[in-house]
Amino acid sequence: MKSFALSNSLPANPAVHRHLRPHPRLANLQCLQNGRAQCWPLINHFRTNGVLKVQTKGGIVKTLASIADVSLEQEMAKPNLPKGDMWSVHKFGGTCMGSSERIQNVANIVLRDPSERKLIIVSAMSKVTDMLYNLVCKAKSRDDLYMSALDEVFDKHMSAAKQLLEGEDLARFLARLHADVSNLRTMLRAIYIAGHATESFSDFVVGHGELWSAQMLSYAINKLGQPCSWMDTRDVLIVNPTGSDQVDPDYPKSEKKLKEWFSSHNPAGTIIATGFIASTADDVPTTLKRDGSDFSAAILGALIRARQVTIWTDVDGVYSADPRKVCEAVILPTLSYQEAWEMSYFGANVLHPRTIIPVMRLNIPIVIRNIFNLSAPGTVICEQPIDDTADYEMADNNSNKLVKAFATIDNLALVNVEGTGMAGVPGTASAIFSAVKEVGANVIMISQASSEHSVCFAVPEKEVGAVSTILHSRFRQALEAGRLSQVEVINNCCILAAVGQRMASTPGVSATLFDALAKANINVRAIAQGCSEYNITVVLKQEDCIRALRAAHSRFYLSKTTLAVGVIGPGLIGATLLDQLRDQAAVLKEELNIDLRVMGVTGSSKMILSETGIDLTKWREMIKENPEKADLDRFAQHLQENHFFPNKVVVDCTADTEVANRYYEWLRQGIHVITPNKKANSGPLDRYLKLRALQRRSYTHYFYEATVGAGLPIISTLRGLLETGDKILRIEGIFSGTLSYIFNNFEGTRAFSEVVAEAKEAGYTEPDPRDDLSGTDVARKVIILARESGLKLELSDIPVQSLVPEPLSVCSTADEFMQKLPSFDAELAQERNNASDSGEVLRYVGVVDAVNQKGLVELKRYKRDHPFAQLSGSDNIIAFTTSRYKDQPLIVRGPGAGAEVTAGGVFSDILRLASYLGAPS
Ligand SMILES: NC(=O)C1=CN([C@@H]2O[C@H](COP(=O)(O)OP(=O)(O)OC[C@H]3O[C@@H](n4cnc5c(N)ncnc54)[C@H](O)[C@@H]3O)[C@@H](O)[C@H]2O)C=CC1
Ligand SMILES: N[C@@H](CC=O)C(=O)O
Ligand code: NA
Repeated sequence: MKSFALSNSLPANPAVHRHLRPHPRLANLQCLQNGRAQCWPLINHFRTNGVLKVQTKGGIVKTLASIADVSLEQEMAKPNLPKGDMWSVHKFGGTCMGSSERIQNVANIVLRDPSERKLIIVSAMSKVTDMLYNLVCKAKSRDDLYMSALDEVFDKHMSAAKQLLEGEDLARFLARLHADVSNLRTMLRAIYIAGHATESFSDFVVGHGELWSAQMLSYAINKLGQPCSWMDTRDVLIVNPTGSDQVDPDYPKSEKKLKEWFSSHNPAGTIIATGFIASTADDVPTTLKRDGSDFSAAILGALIRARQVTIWTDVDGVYSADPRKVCEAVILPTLSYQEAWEMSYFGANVLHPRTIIPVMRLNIPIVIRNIFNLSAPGTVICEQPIDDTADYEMADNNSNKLVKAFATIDNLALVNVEGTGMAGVPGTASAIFSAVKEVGANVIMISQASSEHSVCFAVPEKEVGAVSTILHSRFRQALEAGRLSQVEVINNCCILAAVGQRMASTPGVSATLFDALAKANINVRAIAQGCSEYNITVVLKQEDCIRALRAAHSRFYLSKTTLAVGVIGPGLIGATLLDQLRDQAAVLKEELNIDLRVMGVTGSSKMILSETGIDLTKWREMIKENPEKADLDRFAQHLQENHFFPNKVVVDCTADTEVANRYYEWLRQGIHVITPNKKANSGPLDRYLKLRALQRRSYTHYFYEATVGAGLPIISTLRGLLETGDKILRIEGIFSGTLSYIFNNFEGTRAFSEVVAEAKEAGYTEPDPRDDLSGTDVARKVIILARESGLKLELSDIPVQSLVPEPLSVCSTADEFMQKLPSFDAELAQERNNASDSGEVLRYVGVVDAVNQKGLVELKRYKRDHPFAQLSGSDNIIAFTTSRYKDQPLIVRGPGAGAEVTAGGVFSDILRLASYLGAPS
């Protein structure tokens, strides 16, 4: 049997060690350079003149000249460890050791590690530690059932051993198990009689789980042909209790004990050590308390100067956010010790901070890996460069994000102590927090503005009652005298924290975070950031928690910019839009990182809703075959309540005033609105002004490009002129696709009514074509542009020349109107002929006269060579005469109606919104 003794001076870290983990796109090179552990993502490596260079995603080449012989190869799905002198440490928790099959699996994993020296730390089989604590409790409370409970513990280990081991090994293990259980029975009997157990009695009992699991694993590995010894860490690890149910390792004493153990035991190259248990300086058995086995692994890893410590668990690594709350959360390939520290505070599945300290001091990387998914490379926790700009430039994967991860803490309350008497009075903060300490409340975050008029802090909601009571009593005098104005409690709060070492000294990170929260309409109650800058903490309302987490997570590109879309009015434009969204969704996701999900479609009688997004290849059948009754309140509530999608937009594709009247409320609730419906912007002026004012002061967007000229850039052109300081003098044009089509095609060969029917058929008209022929639709567009230009006009201020024959204005339906229209063809034919006789054409135009603050809509004659006479199809033409475009107007021309172009205009507003919300543009 080959054995190793620790030399008198424990080996120092070698100049180089490496760990090259496979990754779908990148691998990470980790090594010690100039005494610091470094971690680089790389896509390539090559050698020139013996100098190793690594190439990163951004094309940057880094020379690792000071690195000795580093050979790189990529191996999938198996720990990639070098042969050599270095110890590799693994820790397997209770779940990994849950049954004989699992212990066998652990043995196989240990065997696959090619390191010559391996130290394996194990927990007890799952649930055993609890069973043992329970024994002590039962014995203490003189419950006779402790005996049968002990039998259960015995049976569990005996049956696992019988399945796992055989022959002499099995006999030896069972003999030890019998002896231990018999000792435990005697000890528990003593506890039963005394009705009391000291802490060391209890620690002695509960430590047996590890003793048994370590021995079983050791025998199992021996059985596989690898020489293996086991270590009772109570012989080696010496710890001193601290005040708060924790222990501090005594490194010098432990190191001495470890050396003695090596010389007396002469162990094999693989050693299985018990996690969790240790001894006090007086040789009394004790435990390392919570997360004890991880701590054991870290302490032992540090004592033997391990190459790496691998913690095996049941998750693929550390996620960028709780994957139950953020489905796009990703596994982080690397974390710095400090980041891991921050994350673990927030309950992420990371190591307890104290577990990190022993290895952190020696720059020993910790790898978190999933025992149930060996193909997952896991998360490496190691020291990483903080402000190495070259590394920053090559940052193209999540490992180098400014913000690595997000975490939340639920069910908190904020306490706000406020008053003018606090400013400049030393000792106020001390008095507040002494009182809080007295009631044993845990302060989770503190914030005080430099005006010193208030101190606010967060505590668990269940502790806030006691805190409030003691503060009121402690500060009664100050409150009565008015030096303090209040001690306020704000319940229902939560914390969202952004964690990332690269946030430090990088401007704009907090701005991006707060921008994402503002855009998701989330109010921030309090903020804290320490000067280490590893963590920005914001306090929010509990109900906003998941939405905020999602918004922040996607804003930092950890996931797509998600937008929940609700489409109202799946008529011509609405249906065309849904088809365009269907066809473009994959490209948007792939190329622009935008994830559009249609969460609901509603018509006037039926609607369909989805929690995760409607399959847009099937929406027509779904709304036909399996609809719910349309209900706009429920529809909006469905969008609003879906916390998985922080950003929501209603797309109104109706021509309905009732729907338009709801925009204000939706915007107020943080739901963005996009529409081709002209009713809101051409409705009553006061309502319009209120809507625009709300939109301007909130972070919620209201886009309506398609209301004028369909997909043509009319509103955006006008905005661009106004925002850059140009002055609008006049806007004149053919604003109606329908009327443009009609007069472009009404050339004496066909009846007027026939051409109107064609325009309707082509999808140019309003749902009721009388809205076009009456000039109302054009008047609405004139009003929209006039108001956009700053004119305060009502629709009734615009004189309109109607083309609807007076007797037909009373028709009850659009169909009746279309049927009766032919009997009035003669009137317009006459007018057309008169114009034609004088070399002119008829054109239906709208005018915004900004100089005289008025507008008008009329049928006018134009010479055949006038630009307005040159149009075809449903072309709109809009001429902007401005201070800058005075001699020659700026002209926008093109198809101004029709399903594809209008839906395209609406779609483009949706993408504009996504880009405002943070998608790349
Ligand atoms: N057709 C075009 O070329 C252009 C149209 N627009 C505007 O687009 C909007 C839609 O036009 P189209 O699709 O042509 O009309 P459409 O009549 O084909 O579609 C409107 C849809 O809205 C539904 N609807 C009506 N009231 C509703 C309510 N309260 N709740 C839910 N659904 C309701 C209708 O059932 C219908 O399915 C109109 O506001 C129109 O002015 C704007 C620019 C160009
Ligand atoms: N019916 C309208 C459609 C666009 O608003 C038109 O004909 O222009
Ligand atoms: Na437009």
